[in-house]
Amino acid sequence: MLSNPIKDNDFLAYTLANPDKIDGSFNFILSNHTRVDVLDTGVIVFTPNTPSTKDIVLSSAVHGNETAPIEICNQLIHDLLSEKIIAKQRCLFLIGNPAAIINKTRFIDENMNRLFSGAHSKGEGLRHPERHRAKALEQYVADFYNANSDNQRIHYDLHTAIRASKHEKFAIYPYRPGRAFSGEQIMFLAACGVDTMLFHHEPTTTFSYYSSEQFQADAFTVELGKVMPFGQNDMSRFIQTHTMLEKLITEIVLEVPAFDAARVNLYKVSRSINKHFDDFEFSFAGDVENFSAFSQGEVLATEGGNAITVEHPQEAIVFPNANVPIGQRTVLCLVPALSEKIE
Ligand SMILES: O=C(O)CCC(=O)N[C@@H](CCC(=O)O)C(=O)O
Ligand SMILES: [Zn+2]
Repeated sequence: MLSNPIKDNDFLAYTLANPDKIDGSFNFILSNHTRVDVLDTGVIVFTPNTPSTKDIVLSSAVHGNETAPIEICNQLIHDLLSEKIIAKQRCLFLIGNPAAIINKTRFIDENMNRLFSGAHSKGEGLRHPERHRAKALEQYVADFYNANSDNQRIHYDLHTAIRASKHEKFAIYPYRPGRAFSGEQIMFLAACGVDTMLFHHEPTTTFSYYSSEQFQADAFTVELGKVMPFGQNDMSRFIQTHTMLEKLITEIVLEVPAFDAARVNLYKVSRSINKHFDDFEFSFAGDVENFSAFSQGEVLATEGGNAITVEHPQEAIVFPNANVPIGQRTVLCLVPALSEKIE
């Protein structure tokens, strides 16, 4: 058993110094209370030596340029390694795409958040590092959850959005047919400052859908604000999120208020508009904020000589991005969620 070799307890620096792989996995013990396993570059597990009730996955940098979640997770890891805080719950931190962090880009070859649930091996297969990494991340999550079947499984895949949003912090609740949405989770996220929820309407190849569907985890893609380079995040905007994640990790019983629909904004995805032609173009200005609403009949986009119009009395848009490969999502359209089953 090694002593802790992570200099200054800075796991991000350690990861970025070894972006492709580390020289073998290793583990060490923190003062007889926590076992630490470093399994791969950007992959670290904290296991308390007392019984836990939750298995928590916190992933960041599935998109390499989304830096605020990386800073939040690295601070939590630092505080755990330096024993400023002590984990009471099992937790797995994943820094998704170290090479893209170094490159300061969303991805190198392919958007990793379209490669989960086996998509990494479809089509041309495992043809570049992001596909291998998505497959490996799936396995780390599977091993982590399968090691302990009784605990509540939680996965927050932390992101920031490309553009500004009318609701600064929001989460995507993956499609989960036959399973009620969790009011407790919605209120926990609200306590994190994530006061807006989007209920997805179909299976996807995102990381959060993978954990939700394969392991029945309470899994979410969580958008914490607008993307900024390292050094330009106003960390005061993440205090609530950081505080609640720390409580989640360090407390055995975490009280959250009872579900109250009046305290959150609830939307459901009415449709995902995918790209079919190279000339796909939005009709609204490039700086339109997420959650901007359009009225029935208004033209949202054109492609291949066709206009794509608003189908409901109003639809709000989120994540508009025409610069995606054919077949991928260009935008999600949203309507108010009025009748979702929340328990
Ligand atoms: O701001 C944008 O256009 C994209 C932000 C982002 O990375 N969002 C995730 C959402 C994943 C989901 O739908 O659960 C993504 O596009 O991968
Ligand atoms: Zn992202």
